[in-house]
Amino acid sequence: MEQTVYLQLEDGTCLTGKHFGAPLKEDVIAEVVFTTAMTGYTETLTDPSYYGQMVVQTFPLIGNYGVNPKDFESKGIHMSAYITREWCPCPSNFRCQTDLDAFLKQQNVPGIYDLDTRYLTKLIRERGVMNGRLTSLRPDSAAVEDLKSWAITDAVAHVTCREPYQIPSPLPRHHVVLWDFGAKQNIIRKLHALNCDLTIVPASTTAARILSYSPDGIMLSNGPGNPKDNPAIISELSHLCKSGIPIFGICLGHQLLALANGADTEKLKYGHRGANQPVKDLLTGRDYITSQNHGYAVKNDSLPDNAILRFINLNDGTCEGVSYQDFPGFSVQFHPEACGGPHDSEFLFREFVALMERRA
Ligand SMILES: NC(=O)CC[C@H](N)C(=O)O
Repeated sequence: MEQTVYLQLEDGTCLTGKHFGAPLKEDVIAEVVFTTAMTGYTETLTDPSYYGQMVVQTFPLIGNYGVNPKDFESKGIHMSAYITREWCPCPSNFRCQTDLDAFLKQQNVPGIYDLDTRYLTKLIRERGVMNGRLTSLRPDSAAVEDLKSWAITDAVAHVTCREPYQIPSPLPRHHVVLWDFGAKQNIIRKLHALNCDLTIVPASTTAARILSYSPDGIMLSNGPGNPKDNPAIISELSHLCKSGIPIFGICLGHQLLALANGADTEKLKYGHRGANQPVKDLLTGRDYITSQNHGYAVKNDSLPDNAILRFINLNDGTCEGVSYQDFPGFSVQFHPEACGGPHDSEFLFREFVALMERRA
């Protein structure tokens, strides 16, 4: 019989469920966030932006097509724990290589299932994002105090690459330096498909070092944590904005680019995580359905004079993308690499390539 495990939240709520995945040797404390994506759980699990978080899938049945490493967004799982209503022990798909439980065990990540994920999601929506503790012993109410003071630290340093490396293109037309804050593989795949030679550099790389590669363009990746926790990167980035080299930022990359230009960011009540977030392109009036995973946003009213608010979220009006006037740069809060999720906004990679071609 499955072991009973508990999820204690910062507000004192305690939910009871069953254990799956890796053994719960010690309590796991992390920020509890929900995603509404109905598919793409392998991509979610392996997205480094979830470092320091435990993820609730609002869709109740997870794992029915199994797990295939070709879908990984990074080498493994970076989130602290996984929360589902039900997981599927007998996946059925021609691409399936392993099941969800075995994958979590192999990656040393514990999970909890058979709890009311709808109730949990409603709580987070009403009270805002909270820290939580996954534990095998019924927690006492005093333990809530540690949860309140817990925070994600050094997130980017945990998920960036250790050394620079290159991924050459068979038909190289542009050389892009990808600044890796916890980059998703699909950013690499999309740039590669557009004939970009890639040099991928760690988060600690200086602007001078990036310029020494003589890139045609600089790509700022997604990544975990509070964007303001990266003052050194923000300062280096402000130098790159003066280089005249095209810059494209995604998610954390977008937030860091905005901070480097003097804008401010704020924490959203419960973030946007899912594969059907609507955004409007204010330049063209077109709406797109996008994949998203973020807890912070650039404050619309903090944008400096050199920035134009280009995309907004149609649900809450928050900033989803910015174009810069005094250097060839733009950035989006959503995921145009769209993995998993709709491909509507893939054209933004071509806009980046067009900026590089214009400069060549
Ligand atoms: N996917 C991301 O890059 C997330 C950016 C940032 N960590 C946030 O939560 O807002």
